[in-house]
Amino acid sequence: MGKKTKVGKQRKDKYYQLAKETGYRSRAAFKLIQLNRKFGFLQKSRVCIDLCAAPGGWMQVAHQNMPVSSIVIGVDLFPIKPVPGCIGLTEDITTEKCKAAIKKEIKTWKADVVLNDGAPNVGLNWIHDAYQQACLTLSALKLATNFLREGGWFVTKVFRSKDYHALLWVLKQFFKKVHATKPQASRNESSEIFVVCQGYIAPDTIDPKFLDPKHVFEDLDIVKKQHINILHPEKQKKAKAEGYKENDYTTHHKVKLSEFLGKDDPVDLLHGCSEIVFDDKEIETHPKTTPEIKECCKDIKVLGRKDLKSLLSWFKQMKEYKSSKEKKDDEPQTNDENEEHETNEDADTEEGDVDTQIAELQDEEKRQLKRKRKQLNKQRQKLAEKMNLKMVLKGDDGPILESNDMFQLSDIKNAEELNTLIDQQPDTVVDGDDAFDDEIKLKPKYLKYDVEGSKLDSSGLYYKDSDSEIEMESDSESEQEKESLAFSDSDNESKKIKKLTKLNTLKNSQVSPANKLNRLQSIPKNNPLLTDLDNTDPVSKRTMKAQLWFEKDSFKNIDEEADEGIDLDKLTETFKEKGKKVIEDVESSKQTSALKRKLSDNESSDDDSSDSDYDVEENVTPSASSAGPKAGKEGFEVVSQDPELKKLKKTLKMDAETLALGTMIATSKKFKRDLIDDAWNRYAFNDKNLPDWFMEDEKKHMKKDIVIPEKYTDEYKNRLQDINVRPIKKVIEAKARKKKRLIKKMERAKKKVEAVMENADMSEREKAQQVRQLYKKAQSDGKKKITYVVAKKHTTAKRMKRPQGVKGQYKVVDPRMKKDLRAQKAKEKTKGRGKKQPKKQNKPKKVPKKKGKAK
Ligand SMILES: C[S@@+](CC[C@H](N)C(=O)[O-])C[C@H]1O[C@@H](n2cnc3c(N)ncnc32)[C@H](O)[C@@H]1O
Repeated sequence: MGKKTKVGKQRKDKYYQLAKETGYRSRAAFKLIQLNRKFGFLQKSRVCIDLCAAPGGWMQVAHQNMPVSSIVIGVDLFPIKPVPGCIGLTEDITTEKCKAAIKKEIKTWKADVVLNDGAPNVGLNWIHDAYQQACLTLSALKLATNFLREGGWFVTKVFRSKDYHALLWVLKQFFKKVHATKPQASRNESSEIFVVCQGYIAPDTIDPKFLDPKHVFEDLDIVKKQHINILHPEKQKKAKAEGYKENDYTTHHKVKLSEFLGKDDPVDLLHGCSEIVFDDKEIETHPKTTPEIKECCKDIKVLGRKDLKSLLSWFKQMKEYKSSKEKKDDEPQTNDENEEHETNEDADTEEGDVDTQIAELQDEEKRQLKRKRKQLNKQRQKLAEKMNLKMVLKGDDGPILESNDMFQLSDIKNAEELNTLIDQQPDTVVDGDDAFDDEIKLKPKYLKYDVEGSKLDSSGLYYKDSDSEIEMESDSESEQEKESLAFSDSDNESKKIKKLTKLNTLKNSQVSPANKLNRLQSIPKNNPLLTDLDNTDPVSKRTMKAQLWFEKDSFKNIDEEADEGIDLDKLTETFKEKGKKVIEDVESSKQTSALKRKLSDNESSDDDSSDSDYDVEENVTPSASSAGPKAGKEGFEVVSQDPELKKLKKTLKMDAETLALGTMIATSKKFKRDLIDDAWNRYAFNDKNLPDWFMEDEKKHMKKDIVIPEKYTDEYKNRLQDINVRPIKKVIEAKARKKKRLIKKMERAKKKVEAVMENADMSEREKAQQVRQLYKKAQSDGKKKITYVVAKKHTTAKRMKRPQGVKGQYKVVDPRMKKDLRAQKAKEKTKGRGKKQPKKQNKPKKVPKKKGKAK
């Protein structure tokens, strides 16, 4: 079973993901980005040859970093998908044909930089593959020597194999400076490194042996080669035969760590060694021996200045550590001490165990604390988010669950319990002499609600409008009265009881009505606190209600209008009783036009439609007594509910005019009076058997149009507009959700941006580009915009090229769809036309003669 390779999203590699996000064709692009950031060879280059370039990641980077209108030529065995502004060639870089192809493109120009990221198809065995790669690099170098200008750059990938040093040596012959480096984007486990060669020497003649793999990689030839003068091969001096050290026939030298640490001056040793092998477990597991140090020890030859520095500082630290340890060990121990040491050893181990346990517990505690803090932070963050979205308002804690020790009316069974409760000292004591302060002092500690919003009545009690309702709901009024009488001996005491009762009802007023009723029903009936504060009997209560009704402003001057004449007097009389209905009808139900229509209909018709709007006025006239309402027992009239009116009320909406009319009726007595006057005419007495033509004519002209000033209607129009413009709750919620999603997306993008900003291997330009792309992605709604293009005649969708001016994703659609749609629209336009015209007789269709015989 082979090793499973990770595909697509499974690959968690950060550069792979980053390449996907930023649109680079390969993660290798970041290697070139990092190399260029370090050496800056692309910025001033005008011509670049990218060898082994597919799929084109390096070409993209080169094009982005080189000046505008620079030339980038990419060559690969496989075709490269066109990179905008670059030239792609499909050639084998080891062949002469490839050289000719490049020459054709580059013409007389010289390249400023030659790149090579070549990796041959590998798989036989590592030694073979490494050799192939070294040969490919040499081929790349050969091409570079053909096209590079003097002082140009050659950047190549090299595998660290036995041929590495030979290759490096050759490169050093052609370039002033040769840097071997491993960019961060290159995986640690890969043996590839990148060699950046700076300042091409451009020799006039080159010994072909330098570029011949057979010669370059020939075993044991390195020493010989060191004496070849590539610039002037003819002046070559004969090498002084030094030979190899005894039993040392390789260039790869391993040194043990203990040997390395034993040296006083490690530089000399580092000079000659290729690898430091760890033979000391203690040092290997030491916290200062980081994975980077271990990695550096593996290949000393490729280390840069920085790496060497860190290796040397580590060397110092380890040396100190070793010497201090040795000192400790060397300290003489007396025999007694040794014995004591042995006896105490057990105790020490026990103590050690306890210590470790304590340490563990402490660790656990710390972890828990950290977790809690994290949770708290999360909650805070969520709350802040909600507050940002205005889902939660500052200072509004939402509904508070009251504790069970809340004051419960049902808990008090008798007077004694009540007394003990009253004797309890309140928690809150507010200084002050006025009545309000006294009330606060009396407030028991478990009453958590605010007294704001409740009013103080004459007896110094808090009350809310809903209080009376609650009391009315109690069906044991008489019993409660009795109970309250029992407590009326002492004035003070009864006051206190009243206060408590009121406070309790205040509390109950915050509970839902259903709960209120349930609670009241569950309270024992002999509870001394359940008293009806309103002692009046139900009948007088109702008459009082009626009186209150007629104390409204709209009825105030009705009595004063004595000079209105007999009819009006009667009218006002009846108004007193029926006023409520008139006002309700006028204020609440109709649009003005509907009202007018209704009024005129009723005036002119002979019907006894006693339920119409005008009916109310009709009923008050003496002649209409038969249709009038019946007087109830208590002097109240029973007015029949008009089903038509009900329907009208339901269907009619309060428009601006109706509301304005209502306002005018309520605010201007004169207007109200005029309105009634205008509706009152000689035909209001239900004259019967009038001719139809007369009725028709009267309908049009007998009523005066009501003129409503625009300032009233405008005001209501604006108000209604405001209401209509306001979005519904669902829309607000959806918007809030969208906003929340966007904020989350932006936060995620922000984190990614932070990671990009912290990346030291990227230039400012690259960072800015990536940041732009990340934010752009975060702000997009994720839906791809598709442009629909109608296919040309006789062209299939597959064959169609991208039409001009169409960007992004597009879809080619059948032209018939468009045609059909147009036809459908045209059909709808002409629908119904020519219906009235008499039908033409269809001519009989000609039946085409069939050719050939029918089957
Ligand atoms: C690691 S990829 C290069 C990736 C490239 N630098 C990028 O950023 O997209 C190595 C490429 O070397 C190419 N290659 C290998 N041998 C070659 C040869 N003899 N001539 C041309 N290209 C070759 C392979 O086809 C492969 O596409």
